[in-house]
Amino acid sequence: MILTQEQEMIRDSLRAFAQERLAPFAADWDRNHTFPREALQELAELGALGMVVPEEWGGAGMDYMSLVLALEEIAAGDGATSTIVSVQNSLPCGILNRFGSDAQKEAWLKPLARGEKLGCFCLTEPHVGSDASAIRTSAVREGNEWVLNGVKQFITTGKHADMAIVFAVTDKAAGKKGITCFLVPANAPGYQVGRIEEKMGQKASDTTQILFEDCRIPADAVIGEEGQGYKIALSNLEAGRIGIAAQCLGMARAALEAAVKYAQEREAFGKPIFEHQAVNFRLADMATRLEAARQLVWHAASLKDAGRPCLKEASMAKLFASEMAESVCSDAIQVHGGYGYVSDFPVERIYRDVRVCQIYEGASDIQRLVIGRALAD
Ligand SMILES: CC(C)(COP(=O)(O)OP(=O)(O)OC[C@H]1O[C@@H](n2cnc3c(N)ncnc32)[C@H](O)[C@@H]1OP(=O)(O)O)[C@@H](O)C(=O)NCCC(=O)NCCSC(=O)CCS(=O)O
Repeated sequence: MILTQEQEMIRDSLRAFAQERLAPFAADWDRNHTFPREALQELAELGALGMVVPEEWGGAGMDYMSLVLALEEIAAGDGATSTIVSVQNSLPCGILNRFGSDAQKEAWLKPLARGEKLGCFCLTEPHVGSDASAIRTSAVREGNEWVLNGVKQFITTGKHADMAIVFAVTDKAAGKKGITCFLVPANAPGYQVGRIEEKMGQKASDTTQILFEDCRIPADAVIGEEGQGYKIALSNLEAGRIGIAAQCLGMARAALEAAVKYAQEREAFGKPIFEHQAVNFRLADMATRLEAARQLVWHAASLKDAGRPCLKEASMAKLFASEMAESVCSDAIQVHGGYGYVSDFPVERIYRDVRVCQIYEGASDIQRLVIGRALAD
């Protein structure tokens, strides 16, 4: 696939930004659990927080291909920052752009797309992850308000979000068609940030519980139509999964580049280990698997840009890219030997950061389930 001149320019400017403003700080942010607020502000100025949102709603009006190129570059600089950016683009911005009313877009999409506000996506619950239609958070209509009760789990940017897209049961008897999507400002009464998770990686990006205790929001806080929530969630996760796959490319590439550099510098048996065939072949395999994943990601993004169905292709891209990224990062550690296992070199952090990509926004087995179902069509 050949990129347009504009797409190449976006990639190059994000690459320069990420290498200068993210990569040098990533280890420190990881160690200190620092939320990269300043870097996010700078990314917002580049239009990276609402990339596919039309300009009239505060976005950059770009295509999905540009979004995946940007996410690869951001992730090559810092995986945690790329998660915050991917979620903001695909989920809060994506949902409001497609399903929000003009009033909701004016009030929330514009500031989200400009990066003045941050959003989060509340679907998963403590007892419900893959089986998303089994959520228990409820929303009951009382006069001119909805009253929400429940707990949401593993919410990216939960601590810093100004608003949440929340999925709740409004009609239990209706099953999947009894779930509704709501726009909930973080300052709504009864909205509370709960436990902040201690994670293996991506420590600069916060992951929290969000608690709703008689949380009151106005009747017009429904996004789309009542009962349409499950469909809204699944259709947007499709784009989200392409974004996560793009992040995997960036993290794997950063690990591969670090491994090549190390192999060229480190000597054993009288020459750089890069010149030993065992190491060189390992690097060649890593590069090949990375490029194969990139083609899947670009293919899914190009289908999305063409307005064509891409449920299966998005799942294939996420499945393959996330599993490729873990194995490439593991191989990068192997090339570094003992130095790959300590934090003096970036591959130890990148390996921890990339592991969750096989879990969030639909675990690998869910992607297999989606792909497997499509084989019957
Ligand atoms: C496991 C599942 C795939 C099961 O799905 P279902 O069988 O329950 O869903 P369906 O009956 O097939 O679909 C329901 C409804 O939605 C429509 N639909 C589905 N997909 C799409 C789509 N891509 N585009 C448009 N419409 C779609 C479908 O046609 C049906 O409509 P009708 O009823 O026919 O009108 C599913 O539950 C699943 O994907 N589970 C995984 C959930 C998941 O990914 N969770 C992660 C949440 S996000 C997160 O972890 C982190 C967020 S952040 O980082 O903070």
